[in-house]
Amino acid sequence: MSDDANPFESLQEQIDDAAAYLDVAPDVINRLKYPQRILETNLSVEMDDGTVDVFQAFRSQFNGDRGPYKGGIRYHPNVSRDEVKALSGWMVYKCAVVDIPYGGGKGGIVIDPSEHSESELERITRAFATELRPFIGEDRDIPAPDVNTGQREMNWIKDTYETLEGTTAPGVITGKAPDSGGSAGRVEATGRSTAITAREAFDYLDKDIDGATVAVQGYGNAGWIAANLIDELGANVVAVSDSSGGIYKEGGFDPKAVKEAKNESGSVTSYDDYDEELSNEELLTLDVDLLVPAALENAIDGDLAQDVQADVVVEAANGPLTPDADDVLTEREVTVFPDILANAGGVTVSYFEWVQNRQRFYWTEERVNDELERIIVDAFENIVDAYESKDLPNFRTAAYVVAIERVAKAYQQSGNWP
Ligand SMILES: NC(=O)C1=CN([C@@H]2O[C@H](COP(=O)(O)OP(=O)(O)OC[C@H]3O[C@@H](n4cnc5c(N)ncnc54)[C@H](OP(=O)(O)O)[C@@H]3O)[C@@H](O)[C@H]2O)C=CC1
Ligand SMILES: O=C(O)CCC(=O)C(=O)O
Repeated sequence: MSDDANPFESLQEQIDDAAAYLDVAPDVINRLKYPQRILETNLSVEMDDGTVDVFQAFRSQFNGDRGPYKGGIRYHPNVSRDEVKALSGWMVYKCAVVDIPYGGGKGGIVIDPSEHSESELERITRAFATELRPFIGEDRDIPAPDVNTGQREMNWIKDTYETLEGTTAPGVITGKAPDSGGSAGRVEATGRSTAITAREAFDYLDKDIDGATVAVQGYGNAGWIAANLIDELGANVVAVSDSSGGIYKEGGFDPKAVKEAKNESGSVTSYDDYDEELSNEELLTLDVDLLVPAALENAIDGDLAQDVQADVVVEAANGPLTPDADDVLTEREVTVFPDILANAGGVTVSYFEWVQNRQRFYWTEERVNDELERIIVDAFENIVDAYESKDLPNFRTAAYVVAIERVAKAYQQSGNWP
């Protein structure tokens, strides 16, 4: 894994690549490359042993032209100001690609959650929610889960916000547990849109997903659900990994059995029915029909991209390919379907959750999945149309062309056109 590329610079390069094909004023493009504001805070929190630790935390509000800022909160030791800026920018274009009425935001705490007890994590999360309170709100900025956060943290943030505000406001955050105002289908949504994108991609490329071999890097919320739903499409998940390494089985894994083993012991590598152990680099360069990076940014850089043998890459993670890797894979005719489409199911069902919270009227899982299917298939078709009609180099640029046009139009209509 390369850590050389600065994700914020990668985002700006992706915007510039698309701008070359757009009739949008350079001043507007320039505006769309920078966050509108960033909260940086240091959380002083009492640990279980009575000492006080300090945790750096961020929330970036990148662009609100199309609606409230929207995006997850990540807990990871490598969280940084530039990473959060990039992730918040990717949210802007993701929400525009699926045409939901949000801008983009993202937050994070520099922390290794595995080093903390649940009660420490609760105090840290509530301290962050207290700092976030003036910046977030149902119509202002709506956080959600990301790496190492989930329903538990979202419930704590909702409770802290509502307590401080003295009201109920379930739509201030999404990804909550269903009993606390969460939506059916939100846990599965990111993996579901990844699987829908893979299915549409194979169909578009005249390839058969039934029997296709698949490698999945990362076996958390996005990765394991994607693996499971792609397996349900008839594909053969032959390799999976997490931060401890990977495993390969020629005949294919049962994704649920691997997940059960990981739940029990912490890693996919504890699953005992495999042919070979693999490093993450080996997994990313396997000769498979479909590669699904579902871990972190910069998993594949320009050098590693030379060795990628997959025919199709569908990005469940945000930013898993550096711009150099993109160039190499475009040149080598490996087809990449980008993060801002493939993992957009998460924020789309977050949008459904927010709509349900505002209406106090809850949908069935079937309705959630049907609406998600429609939105992702429409977005896929819009991107393919742009790719073909404008003769674009790849589907990432096509996705940004579609998205930037929409954000620029909202800005223009707000009356601020330069
Ligand atoms: N959750 C969501 O709704 C959405 C998530 N995403 C993106 O999907 C990606 C994954 O997020 P999510 O699944 O939620 O996070 P999780 O925390 O649930 O899972 C992350 C997974 O990545 C693995 N991982 C971490 N570092 C590495 C590494 N160096 N090599 C291999 N695997 C690694 C983790 O391993 P281990 O289990 O060992 O820690 C874990 O299995 C991120 O890019 C995120 O931004 C995008 C849209 C929505
Ligand atoms: O559900 C959301 O609002 C955002 C999820 C997210 O952080 C992402 O799509 O990267």
